[in-house]
Amino acid sequence: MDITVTVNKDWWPSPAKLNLFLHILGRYDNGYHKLQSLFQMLDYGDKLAFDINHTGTIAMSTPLKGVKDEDNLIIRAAKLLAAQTKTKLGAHISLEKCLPMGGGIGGGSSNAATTLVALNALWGTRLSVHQLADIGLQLGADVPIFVRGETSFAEGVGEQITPAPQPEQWFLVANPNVHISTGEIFTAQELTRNTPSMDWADYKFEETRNDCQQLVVNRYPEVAKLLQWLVHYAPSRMTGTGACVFAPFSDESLANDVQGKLPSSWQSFVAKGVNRSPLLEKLEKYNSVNATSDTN
Ligand SMILES: C[C@@](CO)(OP(=O)(O)O)[C@H](O)COP(=O)(O)OP(=O)(O)OC[C@H]1O[C@@H](n2ccc(N)nc2=O)[C@H](O)[C@@H]1O
Ligand SMILES: Nc1ncnc2c1ncn2[C@@H]1O[C@H](COP(=O)(O)OP(=O)(O)O)[C@@H](O)[C@H]1O
Repeated sequence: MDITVTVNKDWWPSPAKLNLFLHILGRYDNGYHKLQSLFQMLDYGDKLAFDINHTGTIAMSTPLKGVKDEDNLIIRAAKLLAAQTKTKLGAHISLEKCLPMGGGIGGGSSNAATTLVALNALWGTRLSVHQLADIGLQLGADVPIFVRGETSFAEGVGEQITPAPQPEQWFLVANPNVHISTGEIFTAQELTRNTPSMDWADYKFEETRNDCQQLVVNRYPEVAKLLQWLVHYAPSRMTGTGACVFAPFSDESLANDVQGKLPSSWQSFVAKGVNRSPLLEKLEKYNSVNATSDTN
């Protein structure tokens, strides 16, 4: 019999990211690409809650449409953490999904990272951030950056991370309603793979680009249309390997104004760029409450 012993309806944030730029420098022997990118954390995303049990069962309480539980990065992350730590505890996991899937805003990777960080705290398995990031890398190139939770420059396949605090900005993020697989873009023959390595100190948004954008624009007319619309209002760019596009604004109300004009066929959100992800804030709060109750 599966008895849930701890009911924890606390929501743990699972934020989105934007790649403010994405340069492809080359390709490794294993087929993965050598990148340079700036990962901007947002204050907007999905939410996860964990009901801990003593039977070791790991399952979704809210299955994700179109993704089998065994393929869900949340379940895969929880199982890897359980195997590595040999914990006898399990979890029933609820997901409130609002990030579009396959949008280049990292929803799946972020869900995996939130699962690793939250369960490490709730199970009391005490792995270091470094160990959690290593587990995360087995699930996807972007998971370590979400585990660390800081706006950062990334290189290698995305696992070499240097925190890079950015001035406060607001972003309008719009979804052209197409799903683009990362694998499709990285296997395309015509993808540019020869951008020279850049010194982080020289970073300027307008001197960078997304090397996947031209290819995606050629293959997906909806992305081209959305970019053409948005660029009238602000410098606009695609994130990751697509499909979402974004425009930065110095002020929330400016972003809201442009969002108000966006044709309703395109879904969108306005989010604040943050240097520390809401997941880190939540973990800090959880740890401080627990440290207090430990001493009581
Ligand atoms: C390029 C980025 C930028 O954020 O694109 P988005 O996925 O966000 O759009 C990511 O690093 C993607 O990371 P992630 O989505 O976790 O990729 P993975 O699951 O590790 O890999 C998916 C597929 O993309 C290719 N891949 C991924 C990362 C990389 N540096 N080089 C690659 O060639 C591989 O062929 C792999 O089979
Ligand atoms: N928890 C999850 N959330 C979103 N996608 C997931 C999840 N688990 C597995 N996936 C799979 O990962 C794919 C990429 O999802 P996502 O991370 O949202 O896109 P991207 O990497 O483009 O930002 C999805 O199409 C889906 O098949």
